[in-house]
Amino acid sequence: MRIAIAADHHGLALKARLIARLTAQGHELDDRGAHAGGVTVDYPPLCADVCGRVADGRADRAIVVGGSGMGELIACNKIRGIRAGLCHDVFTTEISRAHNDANVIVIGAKVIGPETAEELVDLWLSTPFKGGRHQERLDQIAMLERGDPPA
Ligand SMILES: O=P(O)(O)OC[C@H]1O[C@@H](O)[C@H](O)[C@@H]1O
Repeated sequence: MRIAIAADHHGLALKARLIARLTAQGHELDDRGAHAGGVTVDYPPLCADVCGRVADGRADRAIVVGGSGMGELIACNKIRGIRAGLCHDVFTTEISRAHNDANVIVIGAKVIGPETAEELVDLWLSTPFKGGRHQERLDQIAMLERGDPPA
């Protein structure tokens, strides 16, 4: 897969680790920053960058690493066409793909350790969307995005 990846100052080490692992697995990683350690960076532009790449087809999926991941989750889900999941355990990671067809995974590097993050990213990348009734709900979410709320 073509995967865009970004992290703020809390996620640089985990980002580097995920890039090495996923590249070794054969994925094509596009590191969108941040690139410099030791400075505080704002996460909304990083989220806009990687999510924009997913939304316009330059990337298949995106990974965003923050501290809690909460701000990143909010920012990513402001972008049309993005379904970002905050994934810190097996259950929510599987559901984010199977039910929500999440195209962005957000991870808080201060919430889970690197080994758990690696396992969850592997799970997230390999879990298919179930479709069916879940697709109908995604269609309704798309209506919300268009300012046309479902009845
Ligand atoms: O390090 P500071 O600037 O305090 O907080 C940034 C973090 O706040 C959270 O929403 C995000 O996960 C981000 O990583």
